[in-house]
Amino acid sequence: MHKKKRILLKVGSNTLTKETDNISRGKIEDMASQIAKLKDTCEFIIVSSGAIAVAKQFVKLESKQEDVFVKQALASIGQPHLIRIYQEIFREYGLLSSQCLLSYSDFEKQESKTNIVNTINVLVNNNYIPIINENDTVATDEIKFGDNDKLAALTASLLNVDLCVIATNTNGIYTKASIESGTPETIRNVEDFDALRAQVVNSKSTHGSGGMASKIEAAALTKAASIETWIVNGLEDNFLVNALDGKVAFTKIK
Ligand SMILES: Nc1ncnc2c1ncn2[C@@H]1O[C@H](COP(=O)(O)OP(=O)(O)O)[C@@H](O)[C@H]1O
Ligand SMILES: N[C@@H](CCC(=O)OP(=O)(O)O)C(=O)O
Repeated sequence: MHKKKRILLKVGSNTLTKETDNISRGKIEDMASQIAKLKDTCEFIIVSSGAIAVAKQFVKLESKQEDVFVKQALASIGQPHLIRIYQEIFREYGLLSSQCLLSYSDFEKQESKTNIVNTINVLVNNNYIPIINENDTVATDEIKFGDNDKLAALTASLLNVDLCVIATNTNGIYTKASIESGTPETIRNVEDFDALRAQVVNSKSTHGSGGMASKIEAAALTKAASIETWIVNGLEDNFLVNALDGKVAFTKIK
C-alpha cells in the first residue's frame, strides 16, 4: 500500500501537441497545474511520448534508410528537448521531474524489473515525478505499434499503481454504433471487457499510431494486474481533476 494514491498518467503526442505540429507548452502547464493541485493526496508517474513530435519542430532528417530508423534518430534528437520543456514548466509549478527510458524487454528480465522498481520508488518517495518514454534507440515496438500504451500498462503493473490514466483525444471509448451515427457516446463503465474490442473503429488521430485498440490491449494488461484504467480526453483543460471529480465523461475499466 502506498501512502498516497499512486497514479500512472500516459500522455501521447496528440495530447501534447493538442493535435497540431508543435508541442503545446499550455498542455504541459495544464498537466503541471493539476499535479500541483493533487500532490498532497496523489503521487505521479508519467509515461510521455512526444520525442519525435518535438524533433520534427526543429529538424528534417535526410536518409535513404527505413522510416523507422529516421524515427529512432528523431526520437534521440527530440527526447532531451521534451524533458527540458517538462522540467522548465514543472519547476514553475514547484514540481521536480526526472527521465527514465525503458523498453518492453526490460520487463522480461527479473534484474531489470527490480532495478526499475527500486529506482522509481526512490524518485517518487523523494517527490520526483519520473517521466518515462520508450528507449527508442534500442527498441521500436511503440514507434511501430503502440502509442506507448503497452509501455504504460507494463509500468503500471510493475509499479503496482492504484490507477492508470490514459489521456487521448476522445471522451474515452465510444460505442461503435454511436460513432457511425455521428453522435459519439462514451461507454462509461465497462461491463463486458471482451465485447469492448468490437467497438473499435478503424481510425486514428493525426499523430496516433495505436488507435483505440492498443489502449484496450493495455487495459487488458492492467486489468489482469487488478489495476483500474481510465481513458480520458487529454485535450480538455483540467482533464484529470475533472475525471477524478466525476465532472466529465470518460471510460472506466475495472
Ligand atoms: N470506439 C472508439 N471510441 C473512440 N475512439 C476510437 C474508437 N475506435 C477507434 N477510435 C480512434 O482511436 C483514436 C485514439 O487513438 P490514437 O489515435 O492512437 O490516439 P493517441 O495518440 O492519443 O494514443 C481516436 O481519435 C479515434 O479515431
Ligand atoms: N517514443 C516515441 C513514439 C511513441 C509513440 O508512438 O507514441 P505517440 O507519439 O503517442 O504516437 C516518441 O516519444 O515520440
